[in-house]
Amino acid sequence: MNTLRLRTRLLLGTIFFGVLITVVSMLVVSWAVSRQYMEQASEHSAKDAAIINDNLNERKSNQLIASRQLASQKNLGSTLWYLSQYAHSGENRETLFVTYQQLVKDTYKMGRVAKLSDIAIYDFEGKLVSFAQFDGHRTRVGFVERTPKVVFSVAVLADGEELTRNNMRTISTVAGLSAQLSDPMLSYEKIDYVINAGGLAIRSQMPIMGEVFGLGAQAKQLGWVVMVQPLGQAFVDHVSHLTDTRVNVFVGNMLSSANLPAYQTLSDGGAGKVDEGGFNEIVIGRNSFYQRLLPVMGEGRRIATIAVLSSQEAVLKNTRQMLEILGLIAISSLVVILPFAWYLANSISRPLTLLSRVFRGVASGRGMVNRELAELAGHRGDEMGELAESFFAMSQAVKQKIQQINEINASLEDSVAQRTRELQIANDELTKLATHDALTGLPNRQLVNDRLLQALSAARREKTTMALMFIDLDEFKPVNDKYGHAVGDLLLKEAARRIHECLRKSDTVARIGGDEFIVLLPVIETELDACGVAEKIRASLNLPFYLSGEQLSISSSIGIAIYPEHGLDEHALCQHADIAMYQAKNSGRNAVRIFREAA
Ligand SMILES: Nc1nc2c(ncn2[C@@H]2O[C@H](COP(=O)(O)OP(=O)(O)OP(=O)(O)O)[C@@H](O)[C@H]2O)c(=O)[nH]1
Repeated sequence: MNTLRLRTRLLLGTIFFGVLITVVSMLVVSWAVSRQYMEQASEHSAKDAAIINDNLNERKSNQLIASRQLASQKNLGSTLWYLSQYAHSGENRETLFVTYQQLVKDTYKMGRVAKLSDIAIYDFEGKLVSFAQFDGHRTRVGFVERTPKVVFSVAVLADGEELTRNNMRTISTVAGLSAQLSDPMLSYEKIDYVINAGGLAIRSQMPIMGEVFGLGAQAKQLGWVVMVQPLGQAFVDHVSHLTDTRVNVFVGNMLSSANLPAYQTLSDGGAGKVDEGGFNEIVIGRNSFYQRLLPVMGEGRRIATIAVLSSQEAVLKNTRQMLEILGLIAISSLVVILPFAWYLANSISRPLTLLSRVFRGVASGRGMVNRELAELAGHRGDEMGELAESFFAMSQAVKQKIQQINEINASLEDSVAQRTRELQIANDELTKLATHDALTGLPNRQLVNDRLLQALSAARREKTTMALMFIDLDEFKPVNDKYGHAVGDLLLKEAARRIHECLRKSDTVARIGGDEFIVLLPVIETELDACGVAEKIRASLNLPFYLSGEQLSISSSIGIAIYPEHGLDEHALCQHADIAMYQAKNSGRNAVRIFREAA
């Protein structure tokens, strides 16, 4: 069973839908905003990629220019020719050293200008002649001493330090440099991305052409200039600054230089992400980024990847702000909507509660019409008002009907009571008629029989003695004949009264027909008591009657039967009392006889 009140449900429903709409709109807005920002970020990162590509192309182009400048430098070809001719002879050591010194100076100067890591000069056979390696503020420079066993003369120079015999020493190998070019027969310039010392770099190889003294004016390839420009941390910092992003360079799947080393701490070390390519979102640590990957091709294959990361912080901040604004709008809306919802819920539930109270009142019979209900019906013009009005009208009609029914009920009850009373009287009369004699008003035979039975059962139970008398008036017929039937009636009535007066209240006298009476004495001590009563009756009836101006005299014959002596049941008692009465008649009338068994 739903136990929530209608008002609570309306309020909860409003709050639920308010919150639902807010949450859905926040989700939709944040999705739309992040999508829009992602598109913008994709466009930005495409531009960033273009800036990085431009920077790389510019670096390549500058390196080529620098290579050409060095390769075409005056005397470089002659120097190389000279060195090739005399280096092995061991002659003119001092002149050779000065020549090398000059070559190294030129190389050193160019290398510093072009921000290279390595510059090497090779002769026309592809053999290393001199080199410069730049590492921060220190520079390692040197040349090959062409003794039968190849050794290098090397100096490590601080900024601005001159190359002299004193600061040089000889070593057998130089790290990061190959003493022999792999393809010395090529005669054209070449520039490409390479992996150098574990990092990405641009490597250029430029032929050195020159006219050699004594060989005529024909130009000849005399050697090579090989330059290596590292695309390391300096490059990463530079393009990061240019694009205002975090640029990271992967060689294969390993981070070689980065503006966000945390990149490498991804579970796949960034490798999986690097392989995906294109543009996507990535989470590093607790920060989210947009990522664009640029493949770097070298010698026809992908040798490195440049990853450009732009932070989503601004996007997230803007989205958060947007959501905060939306949240504020939602809360304000709820603040406005809630009182309205409260009002709406009340305007629906209050009349319903009122109606329900009135209905309950009607059902329990406490009252019919409520003052508030009448007010509601009068003041509200909406459906609730109509409902209240209809109920008001209905309750009025019901009230009238109930009044009518109550009145009808009351009158019905009156008539029923009246009829019941009349019926009772009629019943009483009927009963009396059925059990009494119409002329004298004495009990009739039927009633005296009943009393006889009751008296017998009481006598049996109590073991007492009772008497039954049969009384017959003597010579009554002549009275009728002489004075008329009406006088006879009067005499019968007077005789009945006199017999009745001779008895106690507990005794019964009944007229059983004509001039015959029965007297029942339910409790006597001895038969003498009965004889006494009989004598009293006989004497009373002997007294003269004054009827209709006439004086009449009459007598009676009385027979007595005693229980239990003369009979144990009503039949025996009646029969024996009758016999005794006839004995009295037969003895000459006006006598009392108690039943005696015939001898
Ligand atoms: N007036 C009047 N007479 C009645 C009534 N009922 C019976 N009688 C008469 O009462 C008389 C009874 O007569 P009986 O008892 O036979 O004779 P009796 O004259 O009394 O003679 P014994 O009884 O032998 O002394 C009859 O004449 C009946 O007609 C009655 O209600 N009113």
